[in-house]
Amino acid sequence: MSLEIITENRCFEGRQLRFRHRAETLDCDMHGAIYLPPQAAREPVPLLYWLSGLTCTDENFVQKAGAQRYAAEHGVAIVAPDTSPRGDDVPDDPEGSWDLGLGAGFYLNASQDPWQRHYRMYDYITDELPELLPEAFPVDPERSSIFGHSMGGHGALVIALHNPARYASVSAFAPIVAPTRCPWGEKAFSHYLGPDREAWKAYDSCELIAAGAPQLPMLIDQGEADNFLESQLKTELLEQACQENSYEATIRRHPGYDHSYYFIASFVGSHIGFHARALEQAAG
Ligand SMILES: N[C@@H](CCC(=O)N[C@@H](CS)C(=O)NCC(=O)O)C(=O)O
Repeated sequence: MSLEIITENRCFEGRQLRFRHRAETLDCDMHGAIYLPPQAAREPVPLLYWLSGLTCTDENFVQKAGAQRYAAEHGVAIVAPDTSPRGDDVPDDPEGSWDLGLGAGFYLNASQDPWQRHYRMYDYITDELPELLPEAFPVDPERSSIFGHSMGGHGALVIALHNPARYASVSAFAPIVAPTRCPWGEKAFSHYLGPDREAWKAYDSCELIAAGAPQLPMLIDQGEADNFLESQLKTELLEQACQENSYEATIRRHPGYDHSYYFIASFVGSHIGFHARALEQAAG
């Protein structure tokens, strides 16, 4: 199955599209969403990847963040992939929890059974989509940036830190900054990557910064009324890693904001402006 557009809605003079395709890296059919700003009708535009959090599909961000207005203003496309492989033959957590399996791919390549056949979200985001999307849409793969929320914030940071030449900038809302040191990450990594904690470090932003990851423009927003801040997100560990390794990042804490899309909608314009400026400078 080649890429097929299944819905289209006009939005801020651009096009909000939902598509499906056969994902070779994940060995399953996948849905995704892409917003094309009005500028894309004339020429290829820069591409911003959005990675969503636990329990999300490609639809949460598109419907709740209000990002299209800012993408149209700055002339950037935004692609929102799903958060895990999908389908009847894709394994899920046998206990049915929402933080492992379907909707919880953690943007890594699993090395353990039964996960390793389908759970290859790292390759899907870094290899398959960058090849597929410019074939199907007027987007310029040479001008890309990446952002995300919670588990998707972790994914965006890890992917950008591993590939600093491929993304002009990275930003995150309430990211899981140290998955090797929080219950969500420890549970997922022990299933997907096995018991060897050394192997986990490749998917931990704080570890990558401590290991000397090259600098790229980085913006983090964190709500102080976020229920997950102390137990799972641990923003202070990223602040510490950046300080200890002289890594420049703008990390903003916002009193009163929680973990929800109300928080994301409040600052998404600022993130898209940040990426648009970095993409312009990188092109420039
Ligand atoms: N289902 C979880 C919450 C999971 C959650 O907050 N997911 C975030 C990402 S980590 C999200 O974006 N949820 C979807 C939404 O708000 O539309 C719970 O019951 O506490």
